[in-house]
Amino acid sequence: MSIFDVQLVDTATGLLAELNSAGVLAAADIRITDRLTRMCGEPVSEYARLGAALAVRAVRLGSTCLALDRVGELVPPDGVGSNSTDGGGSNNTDGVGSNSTDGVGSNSTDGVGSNSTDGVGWNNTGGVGSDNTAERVAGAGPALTLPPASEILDALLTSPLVTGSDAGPLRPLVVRDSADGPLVYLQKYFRQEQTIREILARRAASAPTVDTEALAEAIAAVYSAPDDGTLQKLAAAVAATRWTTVLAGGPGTGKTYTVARILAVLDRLQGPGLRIGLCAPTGRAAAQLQASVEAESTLPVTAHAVTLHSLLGWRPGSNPRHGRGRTLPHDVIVVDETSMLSMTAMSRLLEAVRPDARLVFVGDPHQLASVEAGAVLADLVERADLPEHAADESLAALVQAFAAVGLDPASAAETADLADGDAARMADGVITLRRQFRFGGGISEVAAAVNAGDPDRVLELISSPEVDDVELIAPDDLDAVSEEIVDWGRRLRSAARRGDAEEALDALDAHRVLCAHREGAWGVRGWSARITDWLGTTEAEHLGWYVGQPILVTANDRQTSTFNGDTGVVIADPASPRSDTGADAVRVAFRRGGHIRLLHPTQLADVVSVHAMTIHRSQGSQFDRVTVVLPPAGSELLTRELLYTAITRAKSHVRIVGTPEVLAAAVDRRVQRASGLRSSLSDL
Ligand SMILES: Nc1ncnc2c1ncn2[C@@H]1O[C@H](COP(=O)(O)OP(=O)(O)OP(=O)(O)O)[C@@H](O)[C@H]1O
Repeated sequence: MSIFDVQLVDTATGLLAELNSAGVLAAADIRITDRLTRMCGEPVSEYARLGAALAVRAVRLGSTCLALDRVGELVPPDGVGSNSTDGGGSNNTDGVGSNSTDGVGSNSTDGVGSNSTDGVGWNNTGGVGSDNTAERVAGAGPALTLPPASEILDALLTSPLVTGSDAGPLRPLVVRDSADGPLVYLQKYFRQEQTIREILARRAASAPTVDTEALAEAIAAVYSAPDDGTLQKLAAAVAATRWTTVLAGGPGTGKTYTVARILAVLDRLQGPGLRIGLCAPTGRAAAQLQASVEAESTLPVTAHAVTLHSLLGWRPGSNPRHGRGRTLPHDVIVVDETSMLSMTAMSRLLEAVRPDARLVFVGDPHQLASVEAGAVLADLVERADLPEHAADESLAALVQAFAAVGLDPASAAETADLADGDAARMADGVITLRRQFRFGGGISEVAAAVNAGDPDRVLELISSPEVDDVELIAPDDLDAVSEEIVDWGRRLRSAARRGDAEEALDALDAHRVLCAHREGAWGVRGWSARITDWLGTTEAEHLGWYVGQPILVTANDRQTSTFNGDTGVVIADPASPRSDTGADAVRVAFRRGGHIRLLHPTQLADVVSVHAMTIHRSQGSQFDRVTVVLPPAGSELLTRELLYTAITRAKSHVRIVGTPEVLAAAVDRRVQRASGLRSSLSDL
C-alpha cells in the first residue's frame, strides 16, 4: 500500500469523515488524530481535530508541519497513479524508522515517494486564503467546504492539544507563527526542527580561527587547474572560515571535485591528523562518494565514506550511539546527497557533531527530497534570515574568505562568477556552484528553466533549433524510441556475449527509460513490458539469467558491496569456455567509479531485470541518453522536482515522452513541503 492510498475509517465523523471519503485524509491520519485526542483527556473541538489531522497528513506527505494559510490549496486526489513510486531506496535504506514513536511513521519504511506535491496536497496555483471566507476544496472528487484557516487556528490555540489540560498535560501539537503564516507541528517534529535551528544558530555565532595568509597559500596550492573558478575557491575559503557550509549545485557542477579540494585545503591548514568523516544518506550514495573522492588525487588521507546511520552508530529501533553526550571524533564531516536527508536524520547528525568540527553539506536542492519528512537542504539554501547574534561573525568570516581568494568584498559582486545574492548567501555559509562540467548546454538551459518554473521558456527552448539535446515527442509517436532501444539491446547483448564487461557496462548506461510511476501503462511495469517486447526477450529468458540481461539491485548487501539502486549486466564469464552455457558460465558485471567487479549470480539475492526505472530510483545515476516518460496531467507525481531530476540524469540527450500541456503542468507544479526552517518562528 502506498502513502497515497486512502482507506475509509468507519468511526470517523463530521469533517474528518468527509475528508476521508474525499481521499484527502488517510485512515492513518484519522487514527493518529484519535490517539492524540485521547492523550488530552478532555474533549477536543472538531476544528482542532481537523487541524491535528491535517498536521499528521502533512508529515505523512513529507512536510515537517502544516502551513495553515495553505489549507485553501488542498486538492483531493484524482485517482491517477495512486501507486506512487518505489522511492528507489533513496534514503534510510537500513530501515531505521525515525517516525516510530508518535505513530506517524507510515512514510519511513516502504520508501514510497512522498515527493509529490504531497499527493493530494498543496499545489501553488491558487491564491492562498487565510481570509475569513470558507475554503473550497476542489478537485476531481466532490467539492468540500473547509472552515477558514483562521478558525482552525483559533480552535487549535484554545485546544488541549496545544495548551495541555489537567486531565492530560501532554501537548501533542505546537503552533508557531512564521513568515509563511501559522505552522502546526506534531511535538516530535517541532523538537527536531528546534534542535536544527538552535544548533545551526550556535554554530553560526562563532567561527574557526584561521590565518588568512595560510588559507590563501593553501588555496593557491590546491587550486592550480586552469578551470578552477572563483566559486570553487571560495567554497574552500568559506568552509575554512565557517563551522557549517552548504555546497549546492546541479549534477556535474564540480561539487565532488570541490569537496576533495576543500579537504585538501583543511588538511594543509591543520597539518597531519585531520580526522575526516565522509557520509551519505544511502549505502549506494556512500559507495559512490567513496569512489569519486578516491579518484581525486588531492584527497589528503584515506577517508572511508559510510552511511550517515553507520557514522552515528544508529541501528533500527534504537538511539544513535553518537549524540549530545557522545559526539563524533571527526574534525570535519562531509555529508553528500544532503537533499535525501530527512529532518530526523539532520537533527540526529547535528546533535552528534562537536561544536568545533566543520560540517560541509553537499547536494542539489532542486532534486527530489527525502522520502521522509523534511527537505532540509532546500530549507538551508533558501533560509531567509540569520539569527541577529550571528550576523557579525558571518560578515567577518566572509571578508576573510574573500581576502583568501584575493577578492575585494566591495567589488566581488562584479567578478564574473558571482551572481546577485551570492555574497549574502555565502555569509550564511551557502555556496551554489553553477558552471556545468558534464552535460550539454541545452540540457543545462532546460533544467534551469524548469527550476525557474518557466514552462513557456522550457517549451521555447525545446522547440528551438539551437537546442538539439532535449526533445519532446508525442506519447503515440514512439518509433525513434523503439529504434534506439533495439540498437541499445543489440550493443548490450553483443558486448555481454563477448564477455566484455567494460563495453557491456558502457552500453548499459548509454540509454535508460525513466518513468514517474512504478505501475500503469506509463509506469515502469508498462514500459518494461513494451521494451522486452521490442527487444524480443524470450519466455525462457524472462524466467532465468541470460547474457545481456540488465540487472537492478533492490536491497543493500554489505557482503558483495552492492546497494539498492545499483545496476549491472549479465555477461558471459570471460574465464569460462565459450561452449559452456550454464548458470556458472555467466557473471554479473558492476562498475563503481572506474572499478569493475564480476559477481556470480548466486551471490546476488535481491535483483530484478531493469529495462526502465522510476525517476526516484535513478537519483544519483547518470546515463548518456535518457527517455523520460511523463505521466498523465492529473498524476500527483508530476512535479518540477521530478522533471528536473529526470532531465539531469542525462549527459548528452534527453527525450521527453508527453504532450506540451503535460510538460508545462510539470514545470508549474512544485513540491511544497512546509517547514519552519526557512524563517524565524515566534509564539502566537
Ligand atoms: N575546476 C575544474 N577543472 C576541471 N575539471 C573539473 C573542475 N571542476 C569539476 N571538474 C570535472 O567535472 C566533472 C563533474 O564534477 P563533479 O563530479 O565534481 O560534479 P558533481 O557536482 O559532484 O556531480 P554529481 O552531483 O553528478 O556527482 C568531473 O569530471 C570533474 O573532475
